[in-house]
Amino acid sequence: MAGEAPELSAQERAGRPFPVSWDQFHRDCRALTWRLNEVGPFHAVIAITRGGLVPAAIVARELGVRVIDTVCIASYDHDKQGELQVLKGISEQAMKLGGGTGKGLLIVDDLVDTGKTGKLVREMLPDAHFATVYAKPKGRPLVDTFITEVSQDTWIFFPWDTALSYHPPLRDGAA
Ligand SMILES: O=P(O)(O)OC[C@H]1O[C@H](OP(=O)(O)OP(=O)(O)O)[C@H](O)[C@@H]1O
Ligand code: HPA
Ligand SMILES: [Mg+2]
Repeated sequence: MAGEAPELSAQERAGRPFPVSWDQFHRDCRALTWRLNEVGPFHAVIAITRGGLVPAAIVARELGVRVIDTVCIASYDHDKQGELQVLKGISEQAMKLGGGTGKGLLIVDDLVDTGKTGKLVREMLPDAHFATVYAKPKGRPLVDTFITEVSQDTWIFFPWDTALSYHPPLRDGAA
């Protein structure tokens, strides 16, 4: 689109890897909950799947919220973003709890990157509170509460997408 910064290539994005362990992710979700505790109470948590499912479970447990709904959106094929597809919308029951506009609902996702996914969900629930664990600068204005900001050219590797593997010693040319 005219005037917009060009999309970063997969190579450029992978240039700054930010691996997150399960321990770190759990700690960051708990830190997020501390902040959200000041904002709530919330009637329900809306997880943006799939990445939002893990933080939503941890946050809902800490906040004592037992109603959890999903909005299922797909856009990335690994690190390339395509058209956003809404595979499942918000349930009628959750919509009712949020008075039709999302008031008192908490949307949770693992991160905002370009902000396209977050923008789409915000349009569905304009009065909901939107929380993510991580935020990149382009998506940050869309989020109400987050924990860690990383640069736009960082690629976050989540523990559910990665596995431990051998890393060669530095003297053998490892970065
Ligand atoms: O701010 P954006 O540029 O829109 O990107 C952020 C979204 O991308 C990832 O989801 P993805 O579409 O990869 O699906 P997944 O959660 O099933 O992995 C991530 O979990 C966010 O939902
Ligand atoms: O940095 C990222 N990591 C994992 N998934 C993502 N989806 C958009 N950006 C990212
Ligand atoms: Mg996602």
